[in-house]
Amino acid sequence: MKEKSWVGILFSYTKGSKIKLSLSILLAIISVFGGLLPYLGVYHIIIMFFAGTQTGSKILYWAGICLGGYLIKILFYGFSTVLSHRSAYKILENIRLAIADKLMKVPLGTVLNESIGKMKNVIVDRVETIELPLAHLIPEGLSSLLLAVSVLVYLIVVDWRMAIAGIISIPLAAIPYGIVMRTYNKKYDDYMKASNYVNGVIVEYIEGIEVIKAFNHASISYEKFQKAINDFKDYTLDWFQSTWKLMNLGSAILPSTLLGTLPLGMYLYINGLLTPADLTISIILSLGIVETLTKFTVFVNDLKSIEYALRDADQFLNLKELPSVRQQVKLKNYNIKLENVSFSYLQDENNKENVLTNIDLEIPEGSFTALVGPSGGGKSTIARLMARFWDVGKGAIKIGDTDIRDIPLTQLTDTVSFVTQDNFLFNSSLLENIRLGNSKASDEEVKEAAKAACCHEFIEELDGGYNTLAGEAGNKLSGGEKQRIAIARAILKNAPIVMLDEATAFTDPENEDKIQKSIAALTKGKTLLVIAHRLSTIRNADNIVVLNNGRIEDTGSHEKLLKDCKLYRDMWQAHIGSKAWAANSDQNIEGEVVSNV
Ligand SMILES: Nc1ncnc2c1ncn2[C@@H]1O[C@H](COP(=O)(O)OP(=O)(O)OP(=O)(O)O)[C@@H](O)[C@H]1O
Repeated sequence: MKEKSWVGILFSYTKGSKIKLSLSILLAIISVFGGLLPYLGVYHIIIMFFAGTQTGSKILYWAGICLGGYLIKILFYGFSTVLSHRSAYKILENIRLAIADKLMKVPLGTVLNESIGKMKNVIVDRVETIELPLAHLIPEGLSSLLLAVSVLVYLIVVDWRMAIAGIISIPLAAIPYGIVMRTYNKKYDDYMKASNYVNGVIVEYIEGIEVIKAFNHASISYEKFQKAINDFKDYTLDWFQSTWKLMNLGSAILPSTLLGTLPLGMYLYINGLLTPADLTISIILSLGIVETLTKFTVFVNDLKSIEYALRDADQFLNLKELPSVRQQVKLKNYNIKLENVSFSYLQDENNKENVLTNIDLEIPEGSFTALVGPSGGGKSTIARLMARFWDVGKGAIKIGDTDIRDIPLTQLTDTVSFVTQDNFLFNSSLLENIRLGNSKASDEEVKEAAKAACCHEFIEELDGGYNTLAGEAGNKLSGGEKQRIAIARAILKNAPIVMLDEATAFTDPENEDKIQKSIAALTKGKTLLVIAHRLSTIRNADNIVVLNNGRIEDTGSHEKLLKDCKLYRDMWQAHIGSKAWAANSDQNIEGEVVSNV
């Protein structure tokens, strides 16, 4: 497929800023023409002096033109800059929103496979690098280029020979610049890779700091961190050292326009081929060309950084979306059916290992189904497929006889609540964190949900109560309390289907009791699927599904499975054993038996 040009990518995100952007360009052009007026004024004043026709009023008139032109240049340039900054920020906003929107539409696996460092680097830092160069490129870059061309045309009109002499330094300067530019793309590419790598290492270092400290790996991790930063510094310095001589040579040659215009101008003047007025204005104009062109060379680097930022952003913007329909569907009921479902996380046709194979399962509306089985058997994968974090590889998942691929993603999200073990809290108040379940809920409704999820008491005990920021509260909340907040969110959402990845970590009896109460409040009258890690919590399930190696080994009630399914029986024995062990430990410690098997 033909690669999209970066200018094309840029313009596809100008929605809402097209008028401002066009106006900014128009104002920049007017500013350029304003900038030409002083040259015209000076030209006429010189001619008048040489011809001896100067009068006070004529001089004042042309001086007024010079001043007016200069004011136009400054004012219109200012307006153009304001508009170009606004347009640039709007473009940034559009790109960031488009990436965020895209991340919601691609399979979760695609997002999880990207490093957080890279995503943060692209969405925050790389996109930000577009703003300043873009905002300045429009008025400054455009006007520099236009002014140089206009002055050249003007100079050709005055004397074409002087025009050639005036730009002779450009091809000469192009030689050293050209040598640098030959390797520029490759160097810039390597520079960006090194920059992305450093970003990734920094984010990894900060994210993993808890593990680094816990395992006393501070020095090893710090060395990796330090090495990445040093390598990046060395690379940047090497690149600078390999180019600065040629770049400086180019920068020295480019403005040396007098080397051409002065001897030629003198020669033409002495031979009567150029008037003194034309000689003077030609020299002024030729200095004007190189000055503006020198300004433009600064933008070459800026253009490159815009190009790379857009290409990076475009990688995310081109991620393949989960196909989705828009039209809401009327679901007959909330029965869930998995029909011959197979799935692999690997998309490579030649390297596909099924995580789920030929799964047939029915979960009637209002029933309580539990998924149990050895670790890695595919329990969480089934739940993720039902929430459509990924699409099934083969077969279909249906809700109320409708394939979930034919239900709009937003409707599916409203229909299914998925409470995972990873209870992410946003750094807003706890009130707002719970309100995520239903943005329209009143404060009272949020508190009711919190009460039902057994969170109300501990939230009230926090200094800021419900207004405590989750970031501040985060350190004070236990894992079980965080899970109850997530359950409160789901209670507020009130979706007819609830999937719950039961927490393994928070097994102290008091917490377990509260979590069970909150789950009971969440799941009343709902179609419930629990990924169970502790069999005691699901022995009353209507149907228990034993998953092993991605296949259904058996299904049925607790009693039936104890009788018919060896794997389940073994798991139950192991579970009772561990409970007895825990009870004995408690007995040893506290002198009483705690048994809630
Ligand atoms: N994002 C992923 N990419 C690739 N493979 C994955 C991914 N998530 C899970 N797997 C693999 O899929 C298989 C099933 O994982 P899954 O999490 O569904 O099992 P599980 O029964 O829920 O396990 P556990 O009880 O330990 O949570 C495992 O072999 C796991 O390594």
